[in-house]
Amino acid sequence: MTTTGPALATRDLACGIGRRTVLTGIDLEVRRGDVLGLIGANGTGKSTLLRVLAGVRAPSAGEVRLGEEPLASYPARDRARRIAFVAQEEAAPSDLLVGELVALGRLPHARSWGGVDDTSRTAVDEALRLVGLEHAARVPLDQLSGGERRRAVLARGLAQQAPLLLLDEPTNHLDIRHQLAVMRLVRRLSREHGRAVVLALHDLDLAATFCDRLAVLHHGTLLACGTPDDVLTPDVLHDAFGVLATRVTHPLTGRTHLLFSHDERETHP
Ligand SMILES: Nc1ncnc2c1ncn2[C@@H]1O[C@H](COP(=O)(O)OP(=O)(O)OP(=O)(O)O)[C@@H](O)[C@H]1O
Repeated sequence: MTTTGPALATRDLACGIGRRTVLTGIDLEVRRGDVLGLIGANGTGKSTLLRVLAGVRAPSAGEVRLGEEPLASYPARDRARRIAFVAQEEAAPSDLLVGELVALGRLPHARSWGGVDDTSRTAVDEALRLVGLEHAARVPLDQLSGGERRRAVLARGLAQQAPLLLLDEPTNHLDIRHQLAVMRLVRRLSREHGRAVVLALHDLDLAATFCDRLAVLHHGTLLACGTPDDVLTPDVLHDAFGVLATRVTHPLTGRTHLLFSHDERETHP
């Protein structure tokens, strides 16, 4: 991956599932040290886009480039060293221990199918520490709460130590303290470790606070892309979500926050 060009870029990307076109005309790029948030209503294609960016689903048109090369040209193992993808819901055997799950993130780095080396052990311990599960390495996954499980899956992605992180709703199931902790962690990974991060979020306040740029998806197309201030306007939010938004300034921090009310002209509940 080059240090100057985008870490990841798409050009006129489209994706169809069955006979349905789910994404069209997506042009995006994310650079090292950048956090790009994907926002949009349910079913607008955020998860599908992340899956295409991760190489899990093939585009039906256009291209994803990882660094200088087309994503499709990377062998799977090479891609897994460069991209850590944490999906929205991940199934794992319930008797798997948390530490074992997180160690799966080291597979792309393994030289053989033998034991775990010191580098991997350190990466697993560090990832567990970063999500606050350092004491849970030997706990079976089925003994975790939904939020703890989510953090364990995130730790698996962090243990991969890939320069590009793709996270599908990483704050889902988390209490507010852990939501903020995960978002701070994401920002620290981008700022201090130069990771490029693309993540889907439903919480627009978190998106505004922690993302450098936001891409708004609407019916599978890019409705807007830019800084949170540029993108989170009442017009865009109305078009994207069918709600009325008011921007207010936090009395202590001076940051802009959003208040929402339902647009009575919308017909659905
Ligand atoms: N495997 C699939 N088979 C058929 N349709 C699918 C499949 N996966 C996604 N879709 C459809 O593609 C569209 C986009 O789905 P996607 O999950 O990408 O949206 P999303 O923006 O992530 O939604 P949400 O906010 O609800 O998670 C939806 O209409 C969905 O029904």
